[in-house]
Amino acid sequence: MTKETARKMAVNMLTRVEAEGAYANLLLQKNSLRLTDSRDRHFVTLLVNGTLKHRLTLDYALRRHLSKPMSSLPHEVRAILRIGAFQILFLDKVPSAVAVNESVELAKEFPKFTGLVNVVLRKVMERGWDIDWPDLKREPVRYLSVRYSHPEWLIQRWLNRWGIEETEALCKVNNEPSPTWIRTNTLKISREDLTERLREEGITVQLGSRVPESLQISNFGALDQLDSFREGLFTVQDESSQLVAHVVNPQPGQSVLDACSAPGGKSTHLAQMMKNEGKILAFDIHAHKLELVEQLAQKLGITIIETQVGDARDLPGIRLESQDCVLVDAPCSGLGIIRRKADLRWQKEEQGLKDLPALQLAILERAASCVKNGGTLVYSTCTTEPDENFELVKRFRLSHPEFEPVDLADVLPFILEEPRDVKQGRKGMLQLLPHRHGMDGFFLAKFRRCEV
Ligand SMILES: C[S@@+](CC[C@H](N)C(=O)[O-])C[C@H]1O[C@@H](n2cnc3c(N)ncnc32)[C@H](O)[C@@H]1O
Repeated sequence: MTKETARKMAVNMLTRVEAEGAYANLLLQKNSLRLTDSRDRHFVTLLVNGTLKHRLTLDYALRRHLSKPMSSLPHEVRAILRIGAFQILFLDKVPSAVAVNESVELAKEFPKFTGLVNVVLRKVMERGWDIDWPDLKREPVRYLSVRYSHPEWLIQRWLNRWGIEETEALCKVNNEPSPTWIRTNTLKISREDLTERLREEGITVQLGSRVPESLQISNFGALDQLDSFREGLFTVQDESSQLVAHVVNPQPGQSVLDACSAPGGKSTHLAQMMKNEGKILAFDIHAHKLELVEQLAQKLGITIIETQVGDARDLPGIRLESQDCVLVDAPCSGLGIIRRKADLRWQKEEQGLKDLPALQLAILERAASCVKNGGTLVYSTCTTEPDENFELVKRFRLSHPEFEPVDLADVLPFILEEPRDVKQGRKGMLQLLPHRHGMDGFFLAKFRRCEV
């Protein structure tokens, strides 16, 4: 199958995302398999994710040459214009003239708009990155929003907190391609042996420097075609997410509660650290997601995870002060992983963030009640927002003097360098940010129950 068909597939997917609210990752997973050549699969993924990520910047560049608003055009024509502009502005490997011609071909299905697509994309090609941006000093929110394709409400929040320089740095990182991290299944293989196996399978592998099980991989096609993957020698998990089980630091034979466990990335990591000895109770509110936990555990050869459907604000049937370790990997706004999910920035709304802290605190309160004396409690999120992180933990501690901070320097598998992180780490907390730490945005906090 040729690149032209990959482009057509991309237009169809982008149209469905915009018109029906379909999820791009699910569409890609389902449809791109129809492309037999792995280069085409790679290309369609690049087009869909890149166009979604940069949508606001692309529309800004296109609008300059349109006499009517984008919204007046059919969804398909918008998608054709956007993927055309994306190739011209962001892809060095595709000659701009090819991008224009291919887009005009696609537009022939919409004869009324073929001329418009041709004229507009030729102008985008001529102007290139010579775009009249809003003035950074006078209109910083608008500038950062259209320049880096982020919603204005999010830029405003980050600007208030961090100022222009840091906000710009974060936006830039969010637009970079996200590396693929995997976690060695240490129950079956060592990281060194896995590295060798993967290299034999033709994959480029780099050892992670912060987590002892982590590997960064590139140059791979479909993972499920690899024997090493099918044998359960590894699972895909971002590096910052792999830190959580190390911070929990459970020991073989202990009883562990994972209050929000699906799809099981951290539960299965905890089981690896426990050498598959002891018991992990994996809760989640969604039964269908718990099936994923069970499937993953089975694939990795893990037998100590027991799943239970239920609301973590209630944790029905779990006795007070019964667990050695409790993990609350809370439902959150996910704003630390914008780089990883192309359409996440457009799916979130500021209003939707408001109810999260109440839910998170209720889960944390109930989960904390299950920690036995001397046992530990870990709270984590994949967001950048203090209301869900530092502020939430502060609120929890105000009414729970029995929980004392555990210095994170003692449990993290790498050394904290920044004085700010060292100081927070002593208070049992750490905020990782993509532009400061070079990994997904994540928050971690750890406390031990002591006699009061
Ligand atoms: C951040 S995800 C957990 C990811 C998981 N720990 C992992 O590593 O794969 C948050 C999870 O919380 C679940 N959840 C949301 N509200 C919940 C509630 N009230 N009680 C229990 N689980 C809940 C969601 O279904 C989701 O699976």
